[in-house]
Amino acid sequence: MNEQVTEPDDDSGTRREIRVAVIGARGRMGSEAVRAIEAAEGLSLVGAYGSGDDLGDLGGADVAVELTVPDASPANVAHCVERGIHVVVGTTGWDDERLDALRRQLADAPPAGAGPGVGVLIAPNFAIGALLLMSFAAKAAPFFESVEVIELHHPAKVDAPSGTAARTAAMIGRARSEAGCADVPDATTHDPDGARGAKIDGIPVHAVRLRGLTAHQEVLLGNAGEMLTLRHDSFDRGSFMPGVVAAVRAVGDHPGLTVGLEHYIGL
Ligand SMILES: NC(=O)C1=CN([C@@H]2O[C@H](COP(=O)(O)OP(=O)(O)OC[C@H]3O[C@@H](n4cnc5c(N)ncnc54)[C@H](OP(=O)(O)O)[C@@H]3O)[C@@H](O)[C@H]2O)C=CC1
Ligand SMILES: O=C(O)C1=N[C@H](C(=O)O)C[C@H](O)C1
Repeated sequence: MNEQVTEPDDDSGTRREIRVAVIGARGRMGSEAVRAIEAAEGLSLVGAYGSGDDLGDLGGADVAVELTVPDASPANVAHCVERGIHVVVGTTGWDDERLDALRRQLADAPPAGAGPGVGVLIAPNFAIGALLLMSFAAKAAPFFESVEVIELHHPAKVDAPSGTAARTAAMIGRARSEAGCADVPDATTHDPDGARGAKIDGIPVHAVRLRGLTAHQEVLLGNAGEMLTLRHDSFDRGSFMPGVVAAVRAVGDHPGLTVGLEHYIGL
């Protein structure tokens, strides 16, 4: 995750700093990202934007880090892509429809500078432990009859279920379908209040909002007579920053759309 990739500046082999702008810079994640980028070798912060700000050319940024709200994120990303600026997106709410629209835009986008094309990373979670949890869950899921996802977050979070939980359930659902697994067993016929949670690709997903929490997730896997629990805890938003910095360094080398930071780090 700490591999440094800076962009060649000229034929002499000199490497120049990657210019980075943060969109959503006054938020919980954005303010942490500003500090991480300022502290990172090879990166320089050239812009910090909040709601109501004109993004313009993002201060001449090579890469924008987008950490806002689901309703604002697609337009911010489209603005960057139009200008040939690579984007690292941590904001959640990117459903299939939004991803398809972005894919179409990227296919039509002109190459950024002399590079191969604009790169966009949609990263539902930047924490290495969360990426490993998702991977372990997908690997384990075909070996169990029952699988449920529980995400637990601070009560200021506006979206539910979390982007991480939605992606975890999708990865589990795909792994189970490829392995030919049956649906998870569930005799419920009466659930007027939705107590069995959301169903994402057939996997129940439950959301808890609790004062004192930051970002946490459990995957429960059950067979007759046994249970496997996978759990990840982000106690602090600092846990996301090595992933943000690694993504900023790598996004220019990954033209087109990538969903999931795991694809940049060989997971
Ligand atoms: N991928 C990951 O690992 C992680 C992702 N997240 C996700 O990141 C996103 C942000 O989370 P968090 O920082 O907690 O949220 P906050 O509510 O703290 O911050 C959101 C920020 O977005 C800004 N904003 C809203 N609309 C716009 C707009 N149109 N243009 C520019 N800025 C805008 C707000 O600006 P202002 O203050 O100026 O009004 C606010 O500061 C969420 O989707 C969350 O799920 C969170 C943690 C980790
Ligand atoms: O809003 C948050 O806090 C988080 N959002 C992301 C998500 O929805 O998955 C990542 C992490 O869970 C923290």
